[in-house]
Amino acid sequence: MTSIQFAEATVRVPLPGRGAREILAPTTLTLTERRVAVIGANGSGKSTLARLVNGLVRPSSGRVTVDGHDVVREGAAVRRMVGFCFTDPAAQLVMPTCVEDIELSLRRTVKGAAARRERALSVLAAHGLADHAHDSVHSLSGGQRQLVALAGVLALEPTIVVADEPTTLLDRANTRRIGDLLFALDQQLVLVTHDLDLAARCDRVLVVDDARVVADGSPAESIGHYTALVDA
Ligand SMILES: Nc1ncnc2c1ncn2[C@@H]1O[C@H](COP(=O)(O)OP(=O)(O)OP(=O)(O)O)[C@@H](O)[C@H]1O
Repeated sequence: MTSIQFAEATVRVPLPGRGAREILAPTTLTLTERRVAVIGANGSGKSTLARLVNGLVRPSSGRVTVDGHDVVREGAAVRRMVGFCFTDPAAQLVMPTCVEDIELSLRRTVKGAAARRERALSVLAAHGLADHAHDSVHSLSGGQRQLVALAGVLALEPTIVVADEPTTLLDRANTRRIGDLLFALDQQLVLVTHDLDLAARCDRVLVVDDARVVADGSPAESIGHYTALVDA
């Protein structure tokens, strides 16, 4: 697996007229496990941590590297390696139809409109979405929309998939469907989730609380820590 390294990575955001607020305290981590979950309360800093992995958020101090590549200085190389799946597929799906959305994902990797169309259709078919290729993404169910968004990410064959609460908006059946897809991937997975069943299927679980990683261990240890925090 690829090594994702945080070296004293800190994120601060300006507070107008009041200095800055630390939304991620200095964090040092080496993530080499196939599946890493990040759990914690709303607003604790999970997305901030996840977004550092592909440079969507930049460290204010310290460094984050993926396979030795600095997420700031070598952002393009890192984004080729790290696919990012958002909670709300609307953040990613912007084209009139599903097939055009996949084509948009492929714009840099597949040259020529005909080749791109062919590849996009085969990506949709591989995810059971062939019948929806020419539908508007708005006509799909929430689960299907998330599947199209994830298909667009996977079409680029990333080495790592970072998924930020990919099932939060989904019902139980679609949560299972998207969860099963994520856990069937060969890729390394960093999964931000409120679903403790999904977290329990990972190799390592980080608990984020009040802008810092407060527990880091096996699912049993970390989920125990988190539930104790919530119950305290
Ligand atoms: N660009 C920003 N400017 C100001 N504050 C921010 C910014 N990004 C995040 N924050 C704040 O930092 C804190 C952590 O946000 P983050 O999105 O990382 O939390 P989270 O644990 O992912 O929450 P949730 O479970 O609700 O998605 C929140 O209080 C959020 O409002």
